[in-house]
Amino acid sequence: METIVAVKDLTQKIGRKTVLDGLTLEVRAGECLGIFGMKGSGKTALLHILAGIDRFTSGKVEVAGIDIRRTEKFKIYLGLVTQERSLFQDLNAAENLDFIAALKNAGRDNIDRLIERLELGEVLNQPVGHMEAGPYQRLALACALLNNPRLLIADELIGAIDLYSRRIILRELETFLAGGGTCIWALSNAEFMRHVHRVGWLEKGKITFYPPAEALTRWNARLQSPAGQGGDGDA
Ligand SMILES: Nc1ncnc2c1ncn2[C@@H]1O[C@H](COP(=O)(O)OP(=O)(O)OP(=O)(O)O)[C@@H](O)[C@H]1O
Repeated sequence: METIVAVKDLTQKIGRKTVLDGLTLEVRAGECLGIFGMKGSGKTALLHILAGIDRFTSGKVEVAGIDIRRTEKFKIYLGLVTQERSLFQDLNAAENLDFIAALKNAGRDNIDRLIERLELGEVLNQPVGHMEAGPYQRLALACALLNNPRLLIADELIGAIDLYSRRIILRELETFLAGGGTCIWALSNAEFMRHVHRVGWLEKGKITFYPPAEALTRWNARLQSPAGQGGDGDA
């Protein structure tokens, strides 16, 4: 399978702190990589670099074979779901879809397909600022997929949302991956590790890869150790 993301020796310093310390990773077409780590471990920092939002201190990052420091053209292959609510809060759901579709050069058929698949028909007239978390996340994913991206970057895709929305989002993610899409998903809830193919565990600036079952076992063992923290699966 084609390599969609290739990161080599990536270092990110913010102020005096080394947030990412020489990360190397590859993600292939059809793969979903979960990025797991405690609060402040650098999940968002990594995702923002991959999405071309933040610059980085050193290293090399390629997305779809494009060196992201050379050109912004890789962004046409991206879909992004951010951790914070970053759709247009004063527009309703339909207006967000229409406007973002225009920016992404996506056609009406794509909008209609995503409304149907993410079951957004009943919330189209709702102002985004007043939407429940579940429908909001479904809308955010629909907007991210409007351009048929090759790489979906998602920060906390299904945390703290209703189970119905969670199921719809996971179903859509499965379809996306089965069609050759690639996903990098930042998780702070270990419970969601079972939905990814591989876990990249960020800690002290380094990344270690585990099969999901092993990452979960390690996390549970840590919770049970005297120095363990949390207790509900959240890092
Ligand atoms: N603008 C900034 N100025 C200073 N430090 C920052 C800034 N942005 C991020 N950091 C620091 O970088 C580190 C990584 O933050 P990041 O948000 O990537 O972590 P995270 O794993 O996504 O955390 P969370 O689970 O809380 O979202 C943290 O120690 C944070 O304090």
